[in-house]
Amino acid sequence: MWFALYLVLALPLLWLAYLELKSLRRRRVLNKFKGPKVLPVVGNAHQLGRTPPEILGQMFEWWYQHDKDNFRYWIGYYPNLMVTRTKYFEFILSSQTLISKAEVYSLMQPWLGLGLLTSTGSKWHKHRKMITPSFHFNVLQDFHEVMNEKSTKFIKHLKNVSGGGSIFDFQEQAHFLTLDIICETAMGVSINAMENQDSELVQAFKDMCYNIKVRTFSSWKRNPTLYQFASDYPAYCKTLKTLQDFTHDVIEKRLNAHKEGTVLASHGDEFSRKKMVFLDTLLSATVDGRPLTSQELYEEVSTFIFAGHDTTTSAISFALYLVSRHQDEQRKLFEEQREVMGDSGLDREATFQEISEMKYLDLFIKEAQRVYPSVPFVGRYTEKDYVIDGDLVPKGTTLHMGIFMLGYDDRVFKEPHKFRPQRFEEEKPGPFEYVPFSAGPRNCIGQKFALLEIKTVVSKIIRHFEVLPALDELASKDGYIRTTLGLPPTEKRKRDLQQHKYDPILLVAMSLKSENGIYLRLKERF
Ligand code: HEM
Repeated sequence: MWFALYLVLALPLLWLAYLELKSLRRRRVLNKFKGPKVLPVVGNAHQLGRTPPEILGQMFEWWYQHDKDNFRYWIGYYPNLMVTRTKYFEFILSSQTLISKAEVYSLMQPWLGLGLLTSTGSKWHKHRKMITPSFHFNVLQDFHEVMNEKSTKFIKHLKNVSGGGSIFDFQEQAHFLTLDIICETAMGVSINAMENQDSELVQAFKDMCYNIKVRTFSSWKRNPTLYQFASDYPAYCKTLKTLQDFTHDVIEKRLNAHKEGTVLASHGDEFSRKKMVFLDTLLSATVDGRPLTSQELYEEVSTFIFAGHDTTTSAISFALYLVSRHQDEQRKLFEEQREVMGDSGLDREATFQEISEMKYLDLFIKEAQRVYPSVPFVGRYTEKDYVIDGDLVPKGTTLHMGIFMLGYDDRVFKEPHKFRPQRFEEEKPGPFEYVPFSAGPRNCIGQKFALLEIKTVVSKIIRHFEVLPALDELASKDGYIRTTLGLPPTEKRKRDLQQHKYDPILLVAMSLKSENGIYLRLKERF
């Protein structure tokens, strides 16, 4: 009896001793890196902050305190290295072997399976090669028609939402638009999210993105076994099933249409487009000389949908936010629209060629991605020891590539809090100093698609509306943004007290979001 009691009491201690011993070498090696003081058992978990915006603020503070260099921190026994040194970016992003993703990506696996974003090793290599032609120039032109068609609808939708100059949450509306674009281009189906905002399917996409955000920041909900006991678990399963059923159903119908040879013909309302969609290229592709299995098709289509709409929602929303706050920039953008489209062509759809002629818009989006990168961090996991820039990085370390910090590094970008698109014309950053779409073999496969979509939507909105801040007094008078990340910590705290309720509160849950929405006003130009 006593023995059993001692054993029960001793087990947790033995377990901790085992973890301590196991991480001894990693601790010794990683202690050579700068970083906050580490406590036994918890590591630095107690310093991280309680809310997602607080965690982001803490990461920037540590970065500032450690000479804007890499720094390490521990979450319990899990070692993390925040990577902000360019040499590290170069090594990691160029590596053909350091391609395994951080543990947080596994939160997406029940939905996305092992698609291009989450897979590794030979599966990733083969699928990457197979999917690359899906973003060929000709295919993009087809996709552009969809982008134009949906953004024309979006303009009408915005006229209703913003009627009478009312203040509204643009981020919420942008999500419906990007969903419509991605479902049509990925699968050839119109889900009409803009009109059916409350439908089960549209709600399921929204809920799944929200679920990923919540679980990213909850140490116990991140664990798949423990999560089964959470009160929101049944709702999560229902959401997951809605998304899985929808995608499987579309794939099956498209597969049958392919077999019958009717897919490229006008065919009822579901497959009414004559254009090739992403799913069509997958259906005619092979891996190891065989067609893709239905699970593989599911994984890649779902990945395309997730990666292709969550990111562009962020990019379009923050771009429009910046347009609203920087009226001088808006004037330059509008002037360019008049030059490229002609005064009488402001309300027509821009061609592929015309979008490529909008040079100032290109600079503007580049600068928007510097200050508000849609994917602020990219996570990798070391499956073995690596020597990077002369430092030993031990096996089992999670690497967070701080794309966000790069944009606020004043050694590369002078006056980083000043929003100045021309800077990209005057001085080009080095190849690993500015990487919003990542770089190297695992870079964003959808980069061209994304830029085309963002430009098509932003160009159309500024031609139809004068974009205004939620309140006139919030317009920037000196070109500086109101975001305080990257400022010296004492100054940041002082400025944070002056934040307005309509200033975005930033958080990162895979992509960059504003916790309190992105509020602005629109005034119709004609
Ligand atoms: C502003 C928009 C976007 C940004 C900033 C962005 C950025 C990124 C970044 C940084 C990565 C690397 C992620 C990592 O290594 O973990 C990535 C990967 C990826 N992106 Fe994007 N992305 C955007 C839009 C898109 C779109 C529209 C699509 C599809 C239509 C897409 C599909 C993908 C896929 C499939 C991967 C995984 C590639 C691989 O691992 O081989 N992205 N993206």
